[in-house]
Amino acid sequence: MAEPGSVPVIGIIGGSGIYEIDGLKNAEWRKMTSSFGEPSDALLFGELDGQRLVFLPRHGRGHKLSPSDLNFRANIDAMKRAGVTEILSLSAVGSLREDLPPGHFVLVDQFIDRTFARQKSFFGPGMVAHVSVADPVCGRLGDHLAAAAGELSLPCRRGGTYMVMEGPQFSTRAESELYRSWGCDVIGMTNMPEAKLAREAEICYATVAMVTDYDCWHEGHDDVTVDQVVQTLLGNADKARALIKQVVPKLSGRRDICDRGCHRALDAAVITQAGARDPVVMARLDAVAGRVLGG
Ligand SMILES: CSC[C@H]1O[C@H](OP(=O)(O)O)[C@H](O)[C@@H]1O
Ligand SMILES: Nc1ncnc2[nH]cnc12
Repeated sequence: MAEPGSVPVIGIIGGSGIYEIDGLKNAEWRKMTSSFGEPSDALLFGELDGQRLVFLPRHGRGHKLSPSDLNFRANIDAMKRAGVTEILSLSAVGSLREDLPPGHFVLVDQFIDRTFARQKSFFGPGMVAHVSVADPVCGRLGDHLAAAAGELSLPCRRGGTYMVMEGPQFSTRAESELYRSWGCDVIGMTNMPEAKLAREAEICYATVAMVTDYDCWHEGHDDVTVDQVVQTLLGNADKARALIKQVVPKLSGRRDICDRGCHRALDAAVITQAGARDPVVMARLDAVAGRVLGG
């Protein structure tokens, strides 16, 4: 595990259609253990332009895991144990707006979490903590991603709200219209609790949401299907790889902790008093919260 103030180690979580990253130097898949169970797959360690990178295919290679079956806690805990200090999440999403057509990228800055069948916190009985997720995405990573996307002239919008549904079925038309009426911009099934857990683990987190379809609300387009998502993703995945290559040198320069507070998210979060803490629960939190709990 690296101290958060030390040099960056960039974690990339690849979503649907992105199951590996090519062009890494000294690339090696390593199975990681986590005190929260099994991560989705082994982690791919490597270097890009001298920068350490750790890649995890969110659904496992071959796309074996559905969103509700993902062990989000193990994934983030394994990344923390691998020394990751910032996470870039690459995700396929449906569009809830006419002006976000398939092929566009959105650097989302807000989420509405409507998931209900997932473990959402590393903390719990014997060790209670409440972190702020008012700004769930690291604005510093967002700045760098926006700059990189601009340099590549990618169709990319800065800011937007990602509606996180449980799935695995896509939405009904009424649900899709409801989320549109709430002002949501894109919809997917995976970024929560991932973003909340990254915050608890004091890892910067940002999402590149890649639009693959118009969900089912758009009268001029067919209702979303997996075939349609995969077809669009083949194009999006190349753009995503280019974006990663462009942004990595910008992230490599950090020599201090994140100026947006991500690396100190637990400073004012733990409420359980020292004498009331469960030592077994504390032991599980050695990677995620060792900085504030000691040990
Ligand atoms: C294959 S379409 C539905 C699937 O794609 C998205 O996953 P990810 O964010 O990992 O790219 C969506 O959330 C669903 O899990
Ligand atoms: N329309 C959609 N709804 C939920 N998740 C998605 N992932 C890609 N497209 C999606």
